Amino acid sequence: MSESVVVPVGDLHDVVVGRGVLERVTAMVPAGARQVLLVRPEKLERYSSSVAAALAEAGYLVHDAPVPDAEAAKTAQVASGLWSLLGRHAFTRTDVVVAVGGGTVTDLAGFVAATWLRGVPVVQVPTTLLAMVDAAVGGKTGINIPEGKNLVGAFHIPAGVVCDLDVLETLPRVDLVAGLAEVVKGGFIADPGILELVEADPDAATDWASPVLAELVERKVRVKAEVVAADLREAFGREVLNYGHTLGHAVEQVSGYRRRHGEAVAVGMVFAAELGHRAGGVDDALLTRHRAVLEAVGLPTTYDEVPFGRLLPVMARDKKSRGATLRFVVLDGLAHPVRLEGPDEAVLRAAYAALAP
Ligand SMILES: NC(=O)c1ccc[n+]([C@@H]2O[C@H](COP(=O)([O-])OP(=O)(O)OC[C@H]3O[C@@H](n4cnc5c(N)ncnc54)[C@H](O)[C@@H]3O)[C@@H](O)[C@H]2O)c1
Ligand SMILES: O=C(O)C(=O)C[C@@H](O)[C@H](O)[C@H](O)COP(=O)(O)O
Ligand SMILES: [Zn+2]
Repeated sequence: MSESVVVPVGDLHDVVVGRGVLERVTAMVPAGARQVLLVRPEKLERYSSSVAAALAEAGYLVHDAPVPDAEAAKTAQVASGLWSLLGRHAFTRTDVVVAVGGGTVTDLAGFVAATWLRGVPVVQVPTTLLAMVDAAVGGKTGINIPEGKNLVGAFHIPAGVVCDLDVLETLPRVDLVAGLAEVVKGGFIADPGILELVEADPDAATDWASPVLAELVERKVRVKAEVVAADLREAFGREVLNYGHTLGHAVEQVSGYRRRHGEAVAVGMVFAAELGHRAGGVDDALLTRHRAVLEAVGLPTTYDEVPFGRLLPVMARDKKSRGATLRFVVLDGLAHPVRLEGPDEAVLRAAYAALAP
C-alpha cells in the first residue's frame, strides 16, 4: 500500500486506510462543529489521547468519554450515560461524536450519535482489525439487550472513517485473528483474491506490520463499500454481509459474549457452508476450503458447546427472519451469495451436527 488510500462508500462517506494517519480525523469533522464527545474504551487511552490532542489543536472542545470494554459497552445503560453527557455539555446538531476503539465502541458511539437530537455527525476511528474492515464502515450501529445482540440500532452514515494500521501493533493477536474472520467473509461472498492472499501466506495475514495485511484491509473495505453503497438500509442486497452471522450471533450470545464476534462468525461460516453444501451450491472443495482457510489463521471451525435447541430460538430473532421463516445467506458457488429460506429443521440439525469436533 502507498502512504494511504481513500475508499469511497458510494457517495455516503469515505474511508481512509493507511499508516500514521490518525490525525486525519480532524479533516473529517464537519464544518461548524465546536465540541467533540470522544468515546473510547476505559482501558485504551493511548490512541484516543493522540486524537484528542489533534482535535484540541484544531480548536475543538474535547470531552473524554471512557466506556466499559468489549460488549459491556454496547448496553442501553452505557448509551444512556453518554446521552446524559451530551445533555450536560449542551451538544447541538453541529457538534460531533468521535469513536476511537473496536467494533463495540464504534457501534455504541454510532448509535448514540444517531439518536442524540435525532442525529449528529459521528467520525469513526477503528482500532481493531474487525472494526476497520467491517464495524466502522457503512453506518450500521447498535447495542445489545438481554433478549439479543444488536436488537436495538439505527443506520447512521459516518462523516468519515480513519483506519490507521499502525494502531494494530498493540492489538492482542487473538483479537487480530478474530478480525480476520470478517476479512475471510469478504473473500467467500465477493472477492476470492482475499482467500488467495490468506492461503498463500497465513503468517503475513496475521502480522499487523505486513503489506499483505494492508492489502487485505483495503480489499475487504472495498467489498463492504460496494455492498453498502448499493443497499444502505439492507432492503435485500446488504444481507450478504451477514454471511455466517445467523448461527454466529447465536453462538456469541449463548456464550455470554465470552466468544469474540469474529470467532463466532468463523463457526457460523462453516455452518453456512454446510447448509450451502446440502442445498447443492457448495461442492466438497468449497466446503473444505472454508475450514482450511479459517484454520490456517487460527480461527475455530468446530462447535458443540450447547444443544442445537438452545440456538434455534436465538436464531429466530435474527433480523433476516420474516415471521416464522428463518432465512440464511449461503453460497451458490464461490462469491455468489444467495438466500436460503426456511430450511427444514432436520437440515439445520444435520449442518449443526457436522460442526462437532
Ligand atoms: N456495525 C457493523 O457493521 C459491525 C460489523 C462487524 C462487527 N460489529 C460489532 O463489532 C463488535 C466486535 O468488535 P471488535 O472485534 O473490534 O471487539 P472490541 O471492540 O471488543 O475490541 C476487542 C478488544 O480489543 C481492545 N482494543 C481495541 N483496539 C486496540 C488496540 N489498537 N490495541 C490494543 N487493544 C485494543 C478492546 O479494548 C477490546 O478489549 C461486535 O459487537 C460486533 O457485533 C459491527
Ligand atoms: O454491515 C452489515 O450489514 C453486516 O451485517 C456486517 C456484520 O459483520 C455485522 O456483524 C453486523 O453488525 C451484523 O448486523 P445485524 O444486522 O445482523 O445485527
Ligand atoms: Zn460481523
